[in-house]
Amino acid sequence: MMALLSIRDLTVTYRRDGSEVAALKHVGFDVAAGERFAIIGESGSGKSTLALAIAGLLPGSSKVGGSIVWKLPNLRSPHSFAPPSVLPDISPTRGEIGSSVAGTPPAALEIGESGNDSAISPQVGEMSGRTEGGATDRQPASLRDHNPLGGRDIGFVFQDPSASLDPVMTVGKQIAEVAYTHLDLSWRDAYVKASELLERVRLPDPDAALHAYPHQLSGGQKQRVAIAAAIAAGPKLLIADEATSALDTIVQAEIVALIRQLVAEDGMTLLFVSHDIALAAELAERIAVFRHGELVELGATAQIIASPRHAYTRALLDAHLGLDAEPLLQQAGASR
Ligand SMILES: Nc1ncnc2c1ncn2[C@@H]1O[C@H](COP(=O)(O)OP(=O)(O)OP(=O)(O)O)[C@@H](O)[C@H]1O
Ligand code: NI
Repeated sequence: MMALLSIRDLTVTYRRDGSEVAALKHVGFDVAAGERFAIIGESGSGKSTLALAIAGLLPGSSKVGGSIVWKLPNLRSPHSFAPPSVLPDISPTRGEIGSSVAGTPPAALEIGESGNDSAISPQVGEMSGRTEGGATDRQPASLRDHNPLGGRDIGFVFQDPSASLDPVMTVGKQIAEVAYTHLDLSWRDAYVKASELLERVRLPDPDAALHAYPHQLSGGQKQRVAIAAAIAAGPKLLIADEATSALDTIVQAEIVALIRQLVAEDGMTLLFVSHDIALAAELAERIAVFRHGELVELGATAQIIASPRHAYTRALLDAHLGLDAEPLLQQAGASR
């Protein structure tokens, strides 16, 4: 298993109303290049915090310890990423960077055999992109030199596409902008790319969709657009944080199938964040179970489903018993 990234002793603490909330506690695991990896757990277990830490998007008010080490031979930049449609509203300090907000720096900077690992602080900070309000948000000029921007190496899809897409910009432009910014394409070529992407995410009429505004699309279609923007610059890693949770069951299944297909076609690594163990089992080869900020169990999907070692995983599975335990167990058998 060739690791894409290694997380060691990752601890994230938020400060809120003068007190501290430990959102992640001494978390460690590797994500293999090209695998489909799910992060599950109930609300508040730290899933999104982990996803944001990996993407370098934690708010400046958080304190981070431990390390996230990327092991890509030719990573363009560990934190060059972020399609325009996809930045969460993280904090008033977004855009800031540096030791004043970084809290504890990475405890360890590993050097792998290849010698070109890039060890990064999980807090490297802000990228170009759009906030959830839809406004374009740029990194301060002073940071650009040190912290290469991109939409390139990590694509991020959030739960609510309405909040991340710009309501007054055409769908085509939102996708084209990623390609224009990160792939050095002309606008003309970027629009060609956007049109291809709309076809790849199977919007009914890609050419019409190019000129559509988000409000003219359904929830599922908007999420397809957000996915198109997320993969527009050809990221190595696609992070989907509850990307299907707001959709009804049928659309959810379609989007899961789409993500699976795109990840396979582009050879991306997938980090699929979900509170739904059945959905995670459908898509992922390995599942990491989080509870109260701790990694309680990590294993192959079949093992997690068929013989969970931790009582909490058992409880998550039991919540599905009577509903869809049968298909879940069949899946476990099939993916063995
Ligand atoms: N910006 C923040 N400031 C303060 N506390 C936060 C912040 N973001 C998350 N938290 C807290 O950190 C903990 C973990 O939150 P996180 O969003 O990572 O969990 P989650 O597993 O993604 O939950 P959900 O399934 O509801 O999205 C929770 O207690 C949450 O209240
Ligand atoms: Ni979350």
